[in-house]
Amino acid sequence: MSLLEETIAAVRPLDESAVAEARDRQDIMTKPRGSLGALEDVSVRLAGLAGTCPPELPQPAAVAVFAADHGVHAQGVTPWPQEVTAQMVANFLAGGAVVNAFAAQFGARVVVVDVGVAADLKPGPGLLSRKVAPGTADLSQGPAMTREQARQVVETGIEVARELAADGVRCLVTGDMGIANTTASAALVSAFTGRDPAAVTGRGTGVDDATLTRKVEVVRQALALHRPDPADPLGVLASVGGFEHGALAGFILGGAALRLPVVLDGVITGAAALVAAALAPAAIEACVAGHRSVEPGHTAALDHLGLRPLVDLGLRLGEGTGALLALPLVQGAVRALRDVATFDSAGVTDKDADDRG
Ligand SMILES: O=C(O)c1ccc[n+]([C@@H]2O[C@H](COP(=O)([O-])O)[C@@H](O)[C@H]2O)c1
Ligand SMILES: Cc1cc2nc[nH]c2cc1C
Repeated sequence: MSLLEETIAAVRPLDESAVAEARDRQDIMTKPRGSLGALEDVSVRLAGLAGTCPPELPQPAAVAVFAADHGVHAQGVTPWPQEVTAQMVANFLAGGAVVNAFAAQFGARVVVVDVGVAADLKPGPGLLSRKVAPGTADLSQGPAMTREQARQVVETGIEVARELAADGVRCLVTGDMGIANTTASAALVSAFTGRDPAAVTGRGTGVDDATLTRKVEVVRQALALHRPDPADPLGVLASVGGFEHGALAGFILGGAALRLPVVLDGVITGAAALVAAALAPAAIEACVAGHRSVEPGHTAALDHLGLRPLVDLGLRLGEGTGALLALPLVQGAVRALRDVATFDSAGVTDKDADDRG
């Protein structure tokens, strides 16, 4: 069996008894029932994922920033030159980007993975060199990558999840860097959700009205050309995806197979999560949506996946920044489930004690 098939076979639903135990415990903790809102659901999900209540704390965490370039850049879908992808990778490695600041604040390690940056990158600490090709082909003119490359890059993402887990990481955080990747993201979201390109294509780094119009047309043209079949997830990825999307899909599958929580970032990860869900639907049960990005395609992807974002601050940066902001929320949710006293143990009167029997 290939690494991909083996990983898909290892992805299983949440453990129902640990889920029930966590829900029951939330109801006897010294707080009004339901008062931790979405954080109760996060703690229950992580208990079900671990198969035990309480689950281990999701730490240490590592953010994997998957970087790649995009042939569709040639269509004028972004005002930023392609070399910014490689320049920002250098910035991540030097510790100078927002992802580095947030990772330092929240105690996460940063790993940068080159899965398809157009320029040659100097190997160095913190960089995993896993280039599949120097950028995808232009998805509006033909397939972005071959089916073999799609499989290879998904398996690369699985391997990165495995390597981090073997290194003691207990919470995976997704990140991306790739000029023009919001165009490929919109195409993936449209292909998997069936929504119109105009409804899921956004301004990315902040494009003007004329560029947004062109971007929507490029996505529409690509979907008309490829007619991607959502029942063939590797085919969809190969026709309109990016290498970072494929690696992120694999990273999610790899985390789910290892039963490690995966905190998701913005629209690029959201589009990748649609690929992962199409390959193994239960993989989404290992995921927590860290935030909601401004990109309309992100909300479409989250709705399709049934995920509720924890943070909604109007971010549209990528790099893993939105997911990192949610990391202390995820960790706090589990710590509360683990450490908070019960009405009985703390001698606090529970107004509903009689109802529970
Ligand atoms: O995370 C998001 O939702 C997000 C939204 C808009 C832009 N980005 C980042 O901006 C870059 C892509 O933007 P663009 O306009 O070149 O397609 C890429 O490096 C992404 O990480 C990221
Ligand atoms: C400067 C810059 C930083 C980024 N980080 C993620 N995407 C980005 C895009 C640009 C343009």
